[in-house]
Amino acid sequence: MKVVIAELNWPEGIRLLRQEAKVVYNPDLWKDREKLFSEIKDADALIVRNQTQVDRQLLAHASRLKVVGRLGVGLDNIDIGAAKEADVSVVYAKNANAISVAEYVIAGLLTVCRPLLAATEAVKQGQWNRRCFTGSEIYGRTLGLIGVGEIGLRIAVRAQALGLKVVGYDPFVGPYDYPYAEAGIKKVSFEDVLAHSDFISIHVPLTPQTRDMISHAEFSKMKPTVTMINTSRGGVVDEQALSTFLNHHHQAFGILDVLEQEPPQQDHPLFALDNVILTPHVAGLTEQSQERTSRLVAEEVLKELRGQPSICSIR
Ligand SMILES: NC(=O)c1ccc[n+]([C@@H]2O[C@H](COP(=O)([O-])OP(=O)(O)OC[C@H]3O[C@@H](n4cnc5c(N)ncnc54)[C@H](O)[C@@H]3O)[C@@H](O)[C@H]2O)c1
Ligand SMILES: O=C(O)[C@H](O)CS(=O)(=O)O
Repeated sequence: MKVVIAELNWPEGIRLLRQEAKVVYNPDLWKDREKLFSEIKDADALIVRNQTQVDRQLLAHASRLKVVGRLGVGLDNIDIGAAKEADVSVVYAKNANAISVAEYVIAGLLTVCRPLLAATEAVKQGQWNRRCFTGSEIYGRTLGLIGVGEIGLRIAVRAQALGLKVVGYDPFVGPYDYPYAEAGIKKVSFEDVLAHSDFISIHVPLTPQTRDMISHAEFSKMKPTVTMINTSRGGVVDEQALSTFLNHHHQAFGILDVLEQEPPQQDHPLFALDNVILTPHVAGLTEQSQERTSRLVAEEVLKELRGQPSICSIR
């Protein structure tokens, strides 16, 4: 059996795969489509992260392929319909990085309310300005979740421990499903999340329905002091509309882990703003989540290759 890994992976999964298959691991392979096509022509499995476009063209070059392993959760780089037609199953790392994203979101909220690093810089520069660094509590304020799946649920549990009220909008989760009934998230409308939240955190997949879900009209309904966190996908938030909103509302804040174009151009309008935090798509990236992801995807890909049922397979 041959397994091709075309993007960054952690050692544990590679070790497991090597026990049963010939493994080609090249974390930069996704950058060279022709080389990738040549490598997968006799592959039984292909393992990718979020850069490799698994589309009809790619699948046409992989006649032996049985399974695509996705080292993460978002499936927007994989044409699931084309994979089904080609009889290729897709396994992904369901829930493997949800805790890491949840911790990132909590860290983001606390960073905006208590800017410790900026205060440290000021102290090192000889300032001792206690008034300038008077923070605000997150206790008692409202966190609105858009998308209440694996990540949203884990954020809610942590946020409530810190005294936040949590409201959520997700039309695909019923009012008696776990997130609302037992995790204490109040189910509200999309409009209510926008209008009443002090913090808004977005956790939907990128689909034709969620593209530009947050644009000028949605920003106009938010509080002028809102902090909006996007760790989902760049295309879900209209970045031009966000830049305009942040430019006009200096007490609002944007925390963005994902952008439409990654990496962005240096002249991106968000770069000129002070009320923004930008990170390079690392919300889900911790040593723990990646070891978990690497192991889970390797185990599930091997199950698919052996003809055993996988716990996180789409076919
Ligand atoms: N930045 C990162 O490192 C990172 C890490 C993990 C996941 N992600 C992104 O976050 C997304 C969510 O991850 P997850 O593990 O919570 O996935 P999930 O599938 O468990 O949850 C997604 C939720 O979004 C809901 N949803 C779908 N369409 C919606 C819509 N139009 N309106 C409201 N809700 C909608 C679904 O019902 C589901 O409950 C992923 O698809 C991925 O793109 C990013
Ligand atoms: O979708 C995810 O799981 C994340 O965005 C992280 S990664 O897998 O795309 O790197």
